[in-house]
Amino acid sequence: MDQNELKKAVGIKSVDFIKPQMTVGLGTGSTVYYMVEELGRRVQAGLKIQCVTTSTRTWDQAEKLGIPLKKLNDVDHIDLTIDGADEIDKNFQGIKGGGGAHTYEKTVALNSQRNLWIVDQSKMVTTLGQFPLPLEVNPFGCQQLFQRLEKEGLKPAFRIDKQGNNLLTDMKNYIIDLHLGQIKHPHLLADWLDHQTGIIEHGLFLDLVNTVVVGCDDGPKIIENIR
Ligand SMILES: O=C(CO)[C@H](O)[C@H](O)COP(=O)(O)O
Repeated sequence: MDQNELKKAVGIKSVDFIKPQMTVGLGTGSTVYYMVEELGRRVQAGLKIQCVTTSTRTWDQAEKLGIPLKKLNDVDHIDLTIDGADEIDKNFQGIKGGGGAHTYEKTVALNSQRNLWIVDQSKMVTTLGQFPLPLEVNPFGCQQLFQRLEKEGLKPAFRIDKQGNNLLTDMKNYIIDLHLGQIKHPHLLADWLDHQTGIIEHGLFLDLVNTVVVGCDDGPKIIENIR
């Protein structure tokens, strides 16, 4: 199976975790796309749920499919959030933000009772960091922040759109990607990044995921993170 077929298989499989009357967080990305398409089919067939989304992209897709949507501020809990990921290590720590949506994704994840990630097998790694670590940054003072990151040896690069401009997030911020190669101590790095003024959110998602559905050639595998 190619990567897209693996993404589609886990996207569809993950919808089995959604039960009637749940409030569900919908992530962002090409794997989540397939999950939302399947959820749309089930809602049209009578499944009663409500959802919050983590990006305008997902909101627009879900709205077209007739999935009932709420703003995050208008729900009192989220039962389950289903999202993609860019890397997951053997300790279930992850990198997200390849789609630049990680600030909203982390906000929704932190407010969810359960988090389920859907990934193809290429995302399962021994050590995080091969995938560039995304930072959502405030445009105000971003050059100074960039220099500070460079000085720390974190190999930053602004993420650029097809027109050659700084990519803008849903919140109209910029993304800086850190090309680290490997992240030996994710918690230490997360702690340092959490304390840098100008960084709105980083893409390290630590101690957050409960269940991973991995797309493998012989079918989706469900892995529980027993914490
Ligand atoms: O974090 C994300 C978006 O900010 C995505 O979930 C992550 O990039 C995975 O995307 P895809 O399913 O397209 O591979």
